[in-house]
Amino acid sequence: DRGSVQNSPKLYDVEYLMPVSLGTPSQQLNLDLDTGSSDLWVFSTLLKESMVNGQTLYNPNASTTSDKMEGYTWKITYGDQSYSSGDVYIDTVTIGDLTVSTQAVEAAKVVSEEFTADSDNDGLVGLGFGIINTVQPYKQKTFFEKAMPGLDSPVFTADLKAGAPGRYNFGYIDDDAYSGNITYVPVNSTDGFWRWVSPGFQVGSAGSFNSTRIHGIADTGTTLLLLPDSVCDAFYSQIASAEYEPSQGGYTFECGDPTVPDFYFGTANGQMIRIPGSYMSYSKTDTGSSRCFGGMQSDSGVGFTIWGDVALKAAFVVFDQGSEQLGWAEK
Ligand SMILES: C[C@H](Cc1ccc(C(C)(C)C)cc1)[C@H](NN)c1nnnn1Cc1ccc2c(c1)OCO2
Repeated sequence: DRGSVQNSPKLYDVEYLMPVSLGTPSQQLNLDLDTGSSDLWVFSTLLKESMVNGQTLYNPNASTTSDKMEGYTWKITYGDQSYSSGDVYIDTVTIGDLTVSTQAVEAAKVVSEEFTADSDNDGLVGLGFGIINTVQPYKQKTFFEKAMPGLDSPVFTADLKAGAPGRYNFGYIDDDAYSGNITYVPVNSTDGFWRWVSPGFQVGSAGSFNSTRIHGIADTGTTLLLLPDSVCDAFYSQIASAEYEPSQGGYTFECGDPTVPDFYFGTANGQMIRIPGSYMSYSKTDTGSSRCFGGMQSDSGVGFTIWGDVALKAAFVVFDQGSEQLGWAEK
């Protein structure tokens, strides 16, 4: 079996949403595939109206195939301190023609203001490893873990694009979606993330390669590229107008600055993935401002590096849960 679904970026590529069908008859919601968490949760009719602001709500009572998991609850807090919680139902879930008939669907009863404010986002599909699923008393498998046994191959791929729709594929690798070879690196899933080690980085096509091992996670659910301070300093020191602005919470530079270099990160066997300098102008700091917030920021608040969308959209990425590897290719 296999599946394929289009993902669509929101403004500034802040997140990528995909259509997901839940229940019978099917209810379609737009969800955020997040390889950095492992709960599939949705806005639902269980929420107080004050917490809903345009989102599409999953109504378990309108689904003939939903079964409430009595006594089961979930509660998740994300690294940015946003949170959500609620009850758990078993129901059928389809993503890109791939159906899991008995998926744990976590129906929100409470969401934090950040989720309420994001009216396009109807919830998250966590495709990290199931050991960090938050359902109590017994954690639940992710959509991919439930689908995996029936797939042609135990992989899913992420093809995120800058300012354009891309695709998530399940169960197969589309050889037309990338160029060159896919280079695989080992993943350590102990803490539930797609955690891997980059051998180093290079700033600019003429720069030297810095052999410094960078431990981090591949996270489709994080917008930016969060790297060690030493790497950020090496990058932003090459941009004439760049400075660290505590009031903005990070590095900024003049939006049109022509000196913004490309950034390369190593994967394995000498392969490097090139992130175009244009991806590093994340967004204008304030309306009317000429300064842009950098797409690369420090990981000091997180404790480990996060290869978020700014990095992932420069590559074709294979999440191989069968052999616990990440595959990287240019495109
Ligand atoms: C932030 C997203 C999860 C999310 C996505 C979207 C949203 C909104 C819709 C409301 C916009 C909120 C939350 C990320 N997903 N793996 C995540 N989930 N848990 N940690 N991270 C990454 C991290 C992001 C920012 C940090 C951080 C760690 O530590 C300190 O600052």
